[in-house]
Amino acid sequence: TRSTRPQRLLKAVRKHAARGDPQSVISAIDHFCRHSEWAMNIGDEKGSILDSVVSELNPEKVLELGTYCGYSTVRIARLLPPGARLITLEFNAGYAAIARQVIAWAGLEDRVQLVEGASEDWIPRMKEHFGIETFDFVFLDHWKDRYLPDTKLMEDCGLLRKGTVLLADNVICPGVPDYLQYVRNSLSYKSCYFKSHLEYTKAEDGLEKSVFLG
Ligand SMILES: O=C(NC/C=C/[C@H]1O[C@@H](n2ccc(=O)cc2)[C@H](O)[C@@H]1O)c1cc([N+](=O)[O-])cc(O)c1O
Ligand SMILES: [Mg+2]
Repeated sequence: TRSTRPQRLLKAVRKHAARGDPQSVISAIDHFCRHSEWAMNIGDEKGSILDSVVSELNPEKVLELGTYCGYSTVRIARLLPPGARLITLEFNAGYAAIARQVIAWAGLEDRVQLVEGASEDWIPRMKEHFGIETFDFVFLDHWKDRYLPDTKLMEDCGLLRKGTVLLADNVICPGVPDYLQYVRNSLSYKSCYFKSHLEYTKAEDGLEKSVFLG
């Protein structure tokens, strides 16, 4: 049977990227998505904004919602100090299997914990299962109708602290209107928009950075 797009993406990583070299993994995926097959990775343009937010914050505890093939997982983990930890939640077993191999090819498996399952099931278990008190940084890039409920769930579970940064992908395309309205109007967040483009296209998209005020 025909391979899947994530399987073909992994094949391109193995062919063109050097083991243990995260930047070459990132470049190989971007090249594959520009010249072979579009895929819903954050991409190089929005990825540079993600890099700058992570570098400025220097987070110890990171949560990523939506691993997909592990592109943004690699982008974030490559910038973390060795003691830091990134937990990434992936619902689709096929995607998770590919992502594990992409993360391993980049040599970042020591800083990354990929957990298979639904965010709504795992967010309430972060404290007792992973010994996490609060997260310093959360990257939202999963199902767009889950951004808002999962943000409220993280608040309710006490996983956000004064200064925790949420960064949300796709706030224009495909769009997350309910989430945007919430973080931009809630007195518990200071929010700002980073205008960019939908990965590998000329369409507008952007990232919303929201700091939890406690
Ligand atoms: O739809 C988009 N993303 C949905 C991503 C969903 C990912 O999150 C996982 N998940 C993990 C945990 C869960 O609880 C639920 C899902 C899913 O298994 C999938 O791997 C999207 C679409 C476009 N687009 O141009 O159409 C562009 C983008 O950048 C996008 O991110
Ligand atoms: Mg996205």
